[in-house]
Amino acid sequence: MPAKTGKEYIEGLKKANNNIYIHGERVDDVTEHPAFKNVIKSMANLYDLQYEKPEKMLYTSPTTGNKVGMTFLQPRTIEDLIARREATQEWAKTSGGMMGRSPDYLNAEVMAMGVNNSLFAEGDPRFAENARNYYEYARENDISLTHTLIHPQVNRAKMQHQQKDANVALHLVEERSDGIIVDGIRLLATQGGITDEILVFPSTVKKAGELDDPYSLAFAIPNNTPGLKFISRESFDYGKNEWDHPLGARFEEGDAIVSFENVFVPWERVFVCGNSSVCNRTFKETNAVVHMSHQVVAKNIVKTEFVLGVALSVMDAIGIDGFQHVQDKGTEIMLTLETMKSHLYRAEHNAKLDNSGTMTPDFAALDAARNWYPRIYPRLTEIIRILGASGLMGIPTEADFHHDEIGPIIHRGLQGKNLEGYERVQLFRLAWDLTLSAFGSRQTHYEYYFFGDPIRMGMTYFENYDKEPFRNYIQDFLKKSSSVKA
Ligand SMILES: Cc1cc2nc3c(=O)[nH]c(=O)nc-3n(C[C@H](O)[C@H](O)[C@H](O)COP(=O)(O)OP(=O)(O)OC[C@H]3O[C@@H](n4cnc5c(N)ncnc54)[C@H](O)[C@@H]3O)c2cc1C
Repeated sequence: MPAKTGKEYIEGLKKANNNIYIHGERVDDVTEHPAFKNVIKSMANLYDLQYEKPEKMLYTSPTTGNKVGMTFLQPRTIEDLIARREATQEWAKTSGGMMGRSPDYLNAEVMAMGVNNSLFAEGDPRFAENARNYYEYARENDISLTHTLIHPQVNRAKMQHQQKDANVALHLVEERSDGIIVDGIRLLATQGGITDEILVFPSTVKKAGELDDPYSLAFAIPNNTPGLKFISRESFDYGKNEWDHPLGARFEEGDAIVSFENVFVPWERVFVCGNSSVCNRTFKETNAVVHMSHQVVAKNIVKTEFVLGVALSVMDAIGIDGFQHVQDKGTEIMLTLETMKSHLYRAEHNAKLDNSGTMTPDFAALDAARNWYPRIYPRLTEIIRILGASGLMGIPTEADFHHDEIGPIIHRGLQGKNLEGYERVQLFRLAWDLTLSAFGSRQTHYEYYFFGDPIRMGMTYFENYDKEPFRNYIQDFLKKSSSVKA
């Protein structure tokens, strides 16, 4: 099957009738439900874009000859890497990078694990084959994916097997001749239920020991598998129009708790079964972390461009762009953008072929970027808040502007340097939705925790960094200093 259209994506969701719960109810038709229908439309637009820009968004499948999604491409050259990244950025531009789980993120994971599958054979030779087949299946059917990595937040001071109720977290119940039975809870599936399938994988950051083998699983199943439930948090799409909520009314992806009640997973969909050692090495040894980071850095460049555009527009709107500290804050965003672009350039231009013949970006550059962006993104949104000040609260709705009595008052009263009130408030509502609304606050939280807990990621980064050359440099420098004794 060639790449999906938006219509096919929506029809697929209708037919699947995934088990989704929100606001105390089971969702009948997710594509019509107010909490999901707008983001589903935005996802559909992404799929349609594949056909609006086929030269950028599609390529010829090596197995079927069909036109499939570029974001599934196994890159073999630097040009391939760049082409795949440009497709990511094309998608990201449609939302200003606000759709963190556009399909390209997990397409990169599935591709990397599919082509670098030998690690999975340590558990069972079939598992390596499964990973390869799953990549082809996902690519040829343009499967949309959600994923879940994290055990429930019960007691983080203990391992899973030490928890007071050790069966809360997703665990292996039984191995059968045809597959496995799993049961328990996983967190936190962004776009849970509004995609075709779910990937269950281990966390990169939270390593497990052998006693946690029953929790060490990796598999992929359709989201309508019996026993699978998505329990979504309350929606931040309040059903307002796009003028009032320019981001929340379009790109609210939702986050869901995933419940598995004695769910059957056929063997052909299992990649890791009760093996903490393989789980701990999965992202690194398959290079999935590298290809996913490449997608993330590319997406975050677009996101930073969007933030910069909003900041500059706010400055212009209220005539603050001449003030020194305001310019300096603009510079902070510009430096972030340029630094991210440099990381990306280095990652792509220092890329090398791995053992599977996949052109693999330079991870040192991407690792620095993925550790740094979660720390800097909260500052970027803080800058918008500082610049916008009361303007981020003086934001009547579009309906207020159309009111006979108050419309003319606010149109005049809320004018900007060169903007009428209506235009200025539209801009400031965007700045508010980017930073302060429930949607905007979640974006900041999302970026902070994107790849895991930044504190523990930072500790790992420090541990793995090759520090010796720098210590030696200083030792040599000190040795060469002249002594007063001499
Ligand atoms: C908006 C949003 C969307 C998300 N979407 C997804 C998704 O689609 N799929 C998915 O799988 N996950 C998703 N996540 C989960 C994300 O991967 C985790 O939030 C992240 O890995 C951190 O884990 P945690 O939330 O369990 O935090 P915890 O590990 O519970 O940490 C909580 C706090 O305790 C501290 N802490 C805990 N343990 C230790 C320790 N051992 N040493 C030192 N400090 C510690 C942490 O530093 C942190 O401050 C999402 C999270 C958010 C916020």
